[in-house]
Amino acid sequence: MSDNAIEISGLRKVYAGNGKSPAKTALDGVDLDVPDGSIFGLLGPNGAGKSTLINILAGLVIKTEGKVRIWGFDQDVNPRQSRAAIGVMPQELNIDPFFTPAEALEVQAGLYGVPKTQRRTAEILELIGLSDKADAYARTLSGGMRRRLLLGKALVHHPQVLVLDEPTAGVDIELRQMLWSNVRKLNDRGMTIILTTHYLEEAEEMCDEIAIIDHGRVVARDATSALLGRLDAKTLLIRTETALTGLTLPEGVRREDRPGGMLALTYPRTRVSAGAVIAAVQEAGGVITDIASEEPDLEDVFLSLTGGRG
Ligand SMILES: Nc1ncnc2c1ncn2[C@@H]1O[C@H](COP(=O)(O)OP(=O)(O)OP(=O)(O)O)[C@@H](O)[C@H]1O
Repeated sequence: MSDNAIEISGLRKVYAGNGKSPAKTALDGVDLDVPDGSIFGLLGPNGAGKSTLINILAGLVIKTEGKVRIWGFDQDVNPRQSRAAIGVMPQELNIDPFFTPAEALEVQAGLYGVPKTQRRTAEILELIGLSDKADAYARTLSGGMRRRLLLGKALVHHPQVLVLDEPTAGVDIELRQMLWSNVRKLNDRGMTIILTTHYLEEAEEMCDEIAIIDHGRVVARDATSALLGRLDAKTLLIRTETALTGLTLPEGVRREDRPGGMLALTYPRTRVSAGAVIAAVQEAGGVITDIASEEPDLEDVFLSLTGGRG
């Protein structure tokens, strides 16, 4: 296998139209590699094509065109192996209400043909924090517990790649932290993780690499830090002893007076140095009492690439 857990090339998906609605191109030529062992973020505005992409990986939606390799297995040539290499935690909380968590995991393992001796039901229940609910009916589980059970179900066949579709949408902070610590644990053990999220902060914190999808195309794909580094703007927040009046700034620097007497000076870091900005303040007689800097965040990148939709 190459160093990529997933390799996608020329992927297109056109949903057929019907009498009322025309055909819809959801993916329009996607090329994407996901490095083995990474936590990879898939971001994009609503309707960008993320779910379609994930569902194709999961074998739930049939692609129109293109190649998909999962863990080295071509989906068209080795459909069984490529499906066995991936586990998906879906968005919807659809869980059979009549199974207990232990039964649900056993049934799922059976569906994937995992022999009884290789099942790790107790270990998975422990990981997702449901050991004490192993024999409770699913309909008695809280929303958070159901979500954890969905994560458990995605793991029964020991996949090399785990896909999480909006795993923390609408969940409370405690559950979110638990999910993320599980994800980190699994990643530490070598599992490749792909996640979609609407929480840019979360993507920034969790993901090594990120692809941004818009209108069915990949509009950016890079290491998270490189993606953030693409934005040229940087801001210095400066407080001076007295308000500055005659401040002459280097070309390209924008001044904004923030509440509380803070001066925000935004400059293009490839053309202007922080030193030059500070020097301008001092030349205007400003005695600096406090200084901080503001980096662009993923939201800025996202907005600049997708034009603010979503
Ligand atoms: N079964 C379907 N039939 C027809 N069109 C569909 C179908 N599923 C999705 N689409 C359309 O394909 C496009 C991509 O949808 P998709 O659900 O993949 O986007 P998404 O990025 O996951 O959005 P969201 O974040 O809202 O889930 C949308 O325009 C959507 O309306």
